[in-house]
Amino acid sequence: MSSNSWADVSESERAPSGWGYGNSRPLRTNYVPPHLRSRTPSSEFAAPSPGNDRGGYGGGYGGRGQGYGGRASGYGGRGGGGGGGWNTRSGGWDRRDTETNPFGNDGSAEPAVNEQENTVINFEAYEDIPIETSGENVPPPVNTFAEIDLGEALNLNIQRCKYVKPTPVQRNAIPILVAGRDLMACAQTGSGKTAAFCFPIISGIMKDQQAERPRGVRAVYPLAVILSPTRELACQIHDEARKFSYQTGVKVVVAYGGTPINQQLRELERGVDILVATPGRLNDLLERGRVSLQMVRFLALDEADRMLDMGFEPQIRKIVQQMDMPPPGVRQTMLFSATFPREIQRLASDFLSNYIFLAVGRVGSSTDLIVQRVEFVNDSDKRSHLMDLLHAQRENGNQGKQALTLVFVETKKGADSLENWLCINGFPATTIHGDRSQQEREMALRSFKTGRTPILVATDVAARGLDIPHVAHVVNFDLPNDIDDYVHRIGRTGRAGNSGLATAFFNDNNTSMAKPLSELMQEANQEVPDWLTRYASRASFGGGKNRRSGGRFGGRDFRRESFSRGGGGGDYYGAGGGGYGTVPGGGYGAMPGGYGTVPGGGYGTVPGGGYAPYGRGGGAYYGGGYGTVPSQGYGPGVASAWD
Ligand SMILES: Nc1ncnc2c1ncn2[C@@H]1O[C@H](COP(=O)(O)OP(=O)(O)OP(=O)(O)O)[C@@H](O)[C@H]1O
Repeated sequence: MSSNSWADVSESERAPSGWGYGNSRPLRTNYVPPHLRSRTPSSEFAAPSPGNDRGGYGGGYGGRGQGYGGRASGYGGRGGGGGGGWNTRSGGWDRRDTETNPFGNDGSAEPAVNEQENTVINFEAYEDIPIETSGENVPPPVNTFAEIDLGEALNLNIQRCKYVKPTPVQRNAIPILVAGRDLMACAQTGSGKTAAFCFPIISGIMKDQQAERPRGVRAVYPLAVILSPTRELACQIHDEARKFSYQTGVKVVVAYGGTPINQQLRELERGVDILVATPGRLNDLLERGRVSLQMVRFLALDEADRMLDMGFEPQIRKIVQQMDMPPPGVRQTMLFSATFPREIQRLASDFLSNYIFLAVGRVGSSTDLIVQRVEFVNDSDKRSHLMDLLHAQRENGNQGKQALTLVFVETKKGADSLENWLCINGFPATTIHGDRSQQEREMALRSFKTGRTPILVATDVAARGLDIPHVAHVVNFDLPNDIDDYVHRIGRTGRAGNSGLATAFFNDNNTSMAKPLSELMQEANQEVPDWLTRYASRASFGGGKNRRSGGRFGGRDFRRESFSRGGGGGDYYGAGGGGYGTVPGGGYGAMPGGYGTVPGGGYGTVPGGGYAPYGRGGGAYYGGGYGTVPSQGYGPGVASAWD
């Protein structure tokens, strides 16, 4: 089926009951709302719901059996999509009757069915984007939401969001996830990854015919867990997921640190299908026995590479591997980010089963919707230089209004001090960083979003995931030490097909960033100043953790690299190889260097083995050859290092 507009969607929805998988055996919906599941046998609620005249269809790709042991095999052993009928869930008990409208418009939330092309997103910007997938039996992409069987209630919400057609990551990821497959997906900042994992989760829960959960006295049993590295991002995902699940009967709850836990506990007690959480708070809830992961069918890690880096990995392992969550292959796991260093891919594969790797655009690349500038500015001149930029911006701005500008700095103290200085100099600014209370952080974000304080000075806490409309300019007042952080930071502008501007202040303290930065800019068709190229060529000797050599599009699935290469390499996340510069991509397969047999050689315990901040050796990215040992090898072929 192919369809181009929402009119087609409506048409297909009017079709009689055969719109599922065209199969027989209608079932009565036996959905039980989450707040009652732990108390009441589901049979009491199995009465046919008056508003739901579509029977479910048990056929298709294989429905789920009892518990999580019994899924019929479909793609790769997990039944996945298509099993159940749609639980449209009307009835006396339905929480949809009292649900607040998250769209916050006229209250009726009437979908804009006939709305033409979405005004929010410039799809042409994505037309030529290269897509790469690997893994077994990759389900084909779709061109429209109508081609995917997401269910009526969710389709209405997609219309309410004015999403006319799927973005490239959605086109590819949604069918994969609806088919029940595990996924590691890498797509550029601002390209719609949130919906790409939320839609299949919501739709999967709506289809679930097996909604009975244990009757815990204290614990609640979410069916899906979405983890996010920051509290603000957790809130944002929660807000989005609430919109997508409006009137579906699927209940989304958020839990994050820095706010009283009791309030969140009360919310959880009212029932939860999808729990969006930060790892620390979720661990707390698990330890208190207030949440059980026993019934989790879907696990999503947003900003997955961050979630699995040194800071978070132990907490994630605890949640995913040491509590009562079903193992990979039983639950469905989805990892999303704009960047996926190779050694993180390797770590991540522990959490996945027979997964598909999807790269939309080049892994870790920035979108060329963002104009990137880099200027040489000594530390002592940074403030006055920033001031010049802000003045120019104000003059060119709309009616002298300051455009929203996000300024990234290295430290919390630096953030406070710059904020103060800007305010004194007539530029209304606020700040967000880890030393501020959660209330202050949320207030700062609101004040920035509404334009009341159009300048936000931030540490990396605001670098990932935040979707703030109309950020015109991102200034890297202090450059990060990691090119991936740079990619995420500048990705706060140029979102959803819009253009944006990113300016970086570079000086002698940032020489390690010269090469990856100039490569990244080249890939994104940006003008690289000659002086930066000179810095970059000097920095070539010795490799370094931020290597981005290669220049081939597309993400590299590390599984492919492992099998297809020996020690050589040259891709960014490629199979390692010697330091670049004098020996670009030179393979040193025969040199053990301690990386051969220990995946991620020295990870964690031998920081010097790889690159210090991450302590990971082995991979090309942070791997050997760093610093003074330019062409250190990676052992007898990377294949052995990663397999
Ligand atoms: N199909 C669509 N049509 C129109 N707008 C969309 C569509 N999908 C997503 N958007 C909008 O695009 C914006 C960016 O989406 P989102 O925040 O999910 O990006 P992301 O890929 O997760 O970015 P990041 O890597 O920074 O986390 C959001 O405002 C979202 O509402």
